[in-house]
Amino acid sequence: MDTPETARCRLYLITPPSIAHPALFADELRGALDGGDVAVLQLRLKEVPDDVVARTADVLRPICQQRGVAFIMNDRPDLALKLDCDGVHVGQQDAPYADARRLLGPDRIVGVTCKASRHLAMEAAEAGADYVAFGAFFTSSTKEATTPASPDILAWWSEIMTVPSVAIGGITADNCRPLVEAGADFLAVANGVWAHPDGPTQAVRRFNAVFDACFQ
Ligand SMILES: Cc1ncc(COP(=O)(O)OP(=O)(O)O)c(N)n1
Ligand SMILES: Cc1nc(C(=O)O)sc1CCOP(=O)(O)O
Ligand SMILES: [Mg+2]
Repeated sequence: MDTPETARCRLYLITPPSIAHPALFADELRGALDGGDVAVLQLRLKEVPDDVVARTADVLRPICQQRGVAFIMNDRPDLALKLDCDGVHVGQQDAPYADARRLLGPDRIVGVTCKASRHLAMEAAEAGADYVAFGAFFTSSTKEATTPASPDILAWWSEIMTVPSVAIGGITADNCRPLVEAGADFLAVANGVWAHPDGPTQAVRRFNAVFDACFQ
């Protein structure tokens, strides 16, 4: 997840909160990846038994890995290891960063939620996190309880740090430009891709058109 200072912003997809039929969602995912550059897919299934997460991961992980898209588990470093994911995302209520790193070793990705906190982000980066996630930048229909964040934190971070930033929360192809211009390295998006009125392929295409416009 290393990104030079002037790197083009990239998409970090988050799965919908529930996936009833992994094989059907796999088609949606293939469609999204057909739309253009995607760096990451995070499997985020809350309140779901481990065996369901495992079955879903076993369908989605190969699709991602065959296309060079990192497959990241949400919340659970133990499952990330067991299911051979490329990494894990941990929040402030999840396993501490140090525990996740100890379990996953130096080569897998560990990302950390920092909400709108410069302090949490500095702590995570100094501890060795592969990226820090800031948000929520907009109202999210995926997650109710969020902390409002302003693009200023992305600009501040990109000025002083090289650890990549991920912006999250209610992001769409229509509202994302200020985050890209502020220096976000990745945009994490769920609803803005899976529920796009023209479908996931078009959504990914439109995000990438904004990234191209900002980085030429
Ligand atoms: C890339 C990214 N950023 C932030 C989050 C939120 O993590 P967390 O605060 O642990 O909330 P839940 O996702 O567990 O509801 C994330 N998942 N991914
Ligand atoms: C998982 C998550 N975490 C957030 C935070 O602010 O930490 S917002 C969020 C939901 C992201 O989905 P959508 O793109 O549909 O808003
Ligand atoms: Mg979490």
